[in-house]
Amino acid sequence: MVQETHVSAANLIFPLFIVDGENQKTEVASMPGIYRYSIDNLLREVESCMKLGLTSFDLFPNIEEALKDKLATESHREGSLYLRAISQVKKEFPEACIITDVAMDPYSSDGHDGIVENGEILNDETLEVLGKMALAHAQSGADIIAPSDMMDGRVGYIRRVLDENGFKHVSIMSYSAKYASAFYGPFRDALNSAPKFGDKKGYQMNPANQREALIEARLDEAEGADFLMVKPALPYLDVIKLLKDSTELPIAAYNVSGEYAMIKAAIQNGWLNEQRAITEVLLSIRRAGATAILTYHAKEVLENKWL
Ligand SMILES: NCC(=O)CCC(=O)O
Ligand SMILES: [Mg+2]
Repeated sequence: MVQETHVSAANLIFPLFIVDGENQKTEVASMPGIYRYSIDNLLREVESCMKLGLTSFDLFPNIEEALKDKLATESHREGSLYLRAISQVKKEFPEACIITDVAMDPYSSDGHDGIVENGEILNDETLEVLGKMALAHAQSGADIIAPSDMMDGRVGYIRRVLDENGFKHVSIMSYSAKYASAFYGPFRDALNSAPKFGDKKGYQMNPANQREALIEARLDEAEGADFLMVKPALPYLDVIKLLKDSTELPIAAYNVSGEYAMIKAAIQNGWLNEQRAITEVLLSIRRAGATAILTYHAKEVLENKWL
């Protein structure tokens, strides 16, 4: 009766990794229990999640090195793995909510989220690529576009491209406060998408900064974002709370790969109680103010009836 916070299936978004081929299901070494699926197996995985009441998915592609280039052209090529995955999932499960990732890094031969020239990221030139990518996702059936690149001005640019092409109903979940974090390591293993040089500090946020998140959030809101995201989640619960208190937009939080790996490693060593640790993590993110949680724990908490 007096419990203030709850987590339910409706709050959860399950990130899923996609790989080319048939009948593929390969575990990510640093993320026990998380797999890369070929499209046929992806459909079966989505089906088993839907049966558990888990209906929102964020898709990420593992792209062969040979298909990567400086302009990430594979990111908007008709017939690409990612676009086929979106349209096949939507065709078989129209009631699923498909969130798509907009950023160049999985397709970039530089492993960066933007176009690189002489070791620098070209912010404004990158927007054009992001616009093409977002449009291709919407045309394939995406419900929510999630730009994770952190280029300045991309929310407004993508909103304009979507509106001009008849996709006014497609929402934008903006990675507003995405920190240059050590906790993305296992995700980059999953996608083989680590930067080939340097780091992402030129466009992602400094972990030391809290107030700057407000600037990022206000810009994204003014540019037309429908959700604001904070990423990672656990080391930034203060930022989730801050944004929650300063906007009426729904707040999403990404409980990232490194947070998942940390918990799983401790559980495998018998150092933490699995059910208690995982539910406490999710509850803390909800308590801080996130309405949506992107988490690799989404399926297991429902399968095991831990919520
Ligand atoms: N756009 C997604 C990421 O950059 C990383 C997520 C994670 O580490 O789980
Ligand atoms: Mg920004």
